Amino acid sequence: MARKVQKKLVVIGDGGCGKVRPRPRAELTAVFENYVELVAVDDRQVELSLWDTAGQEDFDRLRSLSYESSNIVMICFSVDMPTSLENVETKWIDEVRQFCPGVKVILTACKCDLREDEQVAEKLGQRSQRPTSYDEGLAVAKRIKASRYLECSAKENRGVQEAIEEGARVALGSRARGGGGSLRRSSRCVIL
Ligand SMILES: Nc1nc2c(ncn2[C@@H]2O[C@H](COP(=O)(O)OP(=O)(O)OP(=O)(O)O)[C@@H](O)[C@H]2O)c(=O)[nH]1
Repeated sequence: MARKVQKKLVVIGDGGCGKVRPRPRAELTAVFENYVELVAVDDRQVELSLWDTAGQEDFDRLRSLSYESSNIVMICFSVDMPTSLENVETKWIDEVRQFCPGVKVILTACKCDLREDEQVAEKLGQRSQRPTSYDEGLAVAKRIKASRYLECSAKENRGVQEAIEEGARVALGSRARGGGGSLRRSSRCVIL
């Protein structure tokens, strides 16, 4: 039987962008908590420790503690909150580089079901905005040199398990940091 490998994935992003919901057994209220998911990657077993963090600025100092010994960081944004994608480049990637330089990053678009939501379109339209598109997310992923660009909808249960599996896959190829190419399109997962 394959030996288990332990890896740590930290999930960050703006408050309310949908970071908690992608967790299959999520009923969370704490600043950050973690749980372990056993993920099979090829012939290996990864014990992936997922750390959820709070996106609000009030928790900036506390959140910095969760980066310790992380193998992979997933930055989330929500397609109905264009500023949450802007903040990926103006806040989140800088924080990652500060607290765990060199760690691999996955960019994940959350709440993708809301691209089709009329109320969301109307609300954003009033501010001359529109839901973030796939190409806009992908362009940011390339600029921040993310290892993957993923899209998911926890509401429709689309891409959630894939996000966890890709996290494990990328973590397997990376050493612990903090305290320490080619383009393939397969559904909504792009390897950068
Ligand atoms: N339509 C839709 N709503 C979602 C989805 N995922 C989460 N939500 C809703 O978005 C809101 C915020 O989700 P959370 O997962 O709590 O957001 P968060 O990023 O963890 O927020 P913080 O803990 O404040 O950092 C909740 O009301 C969820 O029900 C989704 O895929 N689609």
